[in-house]
Amino acid sequence: MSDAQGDVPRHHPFVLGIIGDSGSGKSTVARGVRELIGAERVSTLELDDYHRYSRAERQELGLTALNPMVHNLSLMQEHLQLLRRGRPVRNRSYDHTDGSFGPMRTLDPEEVVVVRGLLGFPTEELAATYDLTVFLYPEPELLFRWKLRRDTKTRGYTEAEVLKSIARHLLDSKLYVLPQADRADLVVRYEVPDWDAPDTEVRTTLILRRAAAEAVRRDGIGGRFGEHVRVEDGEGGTLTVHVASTVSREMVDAWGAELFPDTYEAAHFGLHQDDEGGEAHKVPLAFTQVLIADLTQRLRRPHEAAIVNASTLA
Ligand SMILES: Nc1ncnc2c1ncn2[C@@H]1O[C@H](COP(=O)(O)OP(=O)(O)OP(=O)(O)O)[C@@H](O)[C@H]1O
Ligand SMILES: O=C(CO)[C@H](O)[C@H](O)COP(=O)(O)O
Repeated sequence: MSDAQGDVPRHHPFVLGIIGDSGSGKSTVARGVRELIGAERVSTLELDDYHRYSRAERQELGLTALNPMVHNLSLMQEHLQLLRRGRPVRNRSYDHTDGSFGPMRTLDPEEVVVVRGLLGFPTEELAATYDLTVFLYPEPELLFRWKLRRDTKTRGYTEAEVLKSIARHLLDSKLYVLPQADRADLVVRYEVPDWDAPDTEVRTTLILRRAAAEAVRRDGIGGRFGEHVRVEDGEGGTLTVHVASTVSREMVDAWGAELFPDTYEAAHFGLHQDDEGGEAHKVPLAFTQVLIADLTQRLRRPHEAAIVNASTLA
């Protein structure tokens, strides 16, 4: 966001990447984070807009949407750097309904820029353009379940079409999407005890690294939720937070309301689609949304102070 002459940025945005495979829950998590921070303080960058080819062209070339060759990564990096400096960017938009491109649009960065997509940090260099990187990582059974549910209930695909698409994407997911987990500051792992176990039995594990691990460690989060949230120190300063499906909704609501008194509306968080295409609630999902929004707020402060110091010294 800049002034009338476009030369003095109003603020130095914090760039948060929420990355993962198609159907991994990026929109679901990002929706909650945006609402907690305050929708008017957040802009969203869709990485699908950096596709080089339309769906039809990709099909003709025999390339999946997960292949780095179909993404204009250098334009994406340039735009991330501009946004981080508070500058607007212009790009065309990808239309999910038919896989074509819409008109050029301008994105003005607000205080927080949420970047959502498949390939946000396929290289170390790209990872360095973010202030916080999150990778959503449902185990294959769950990804399959969630994508099938979403694509048949709300995107108009048949079950056979979704199965075919998943099969076609499997290898590229392994080659290009999943390795990004190793670079993320926070990996959100979702697992089920067995294939038939319902969503209510999903185990959510948050693996934190570097400053993100430090921030959560300082907070002493474990004590607050008793045995339902177990915190474990790992190698190289990592921190693993195990969130049991039994974690109490009242406790998470109280935590959310304490951290975000102006925006936490218990009924709005932890929501996802159920088997029938209706709405269901999951406490670990609300927990994850609150934790990511809180990390964003807390890491933003030193980030802003560092920028102010650098500009004072310059
Ligand atoms: N923690 C969760 N528990 C149960 N279902 C979930 C969870 N997170 C997401 N879902 C469901 O999984 C489906 C896919 O989620 P979502 O649309 O957020 O994924 P996405 O990563 O944004 O997908 P895409 O990149 O393809 O747009 C949705 O139906 C959503 O409600
Ligand atoms: O949802 C997706 C990622 O966010 C899609 O996988 C991707 O953007 C393009 O694929 P499609 O041909 O299905 O539009």
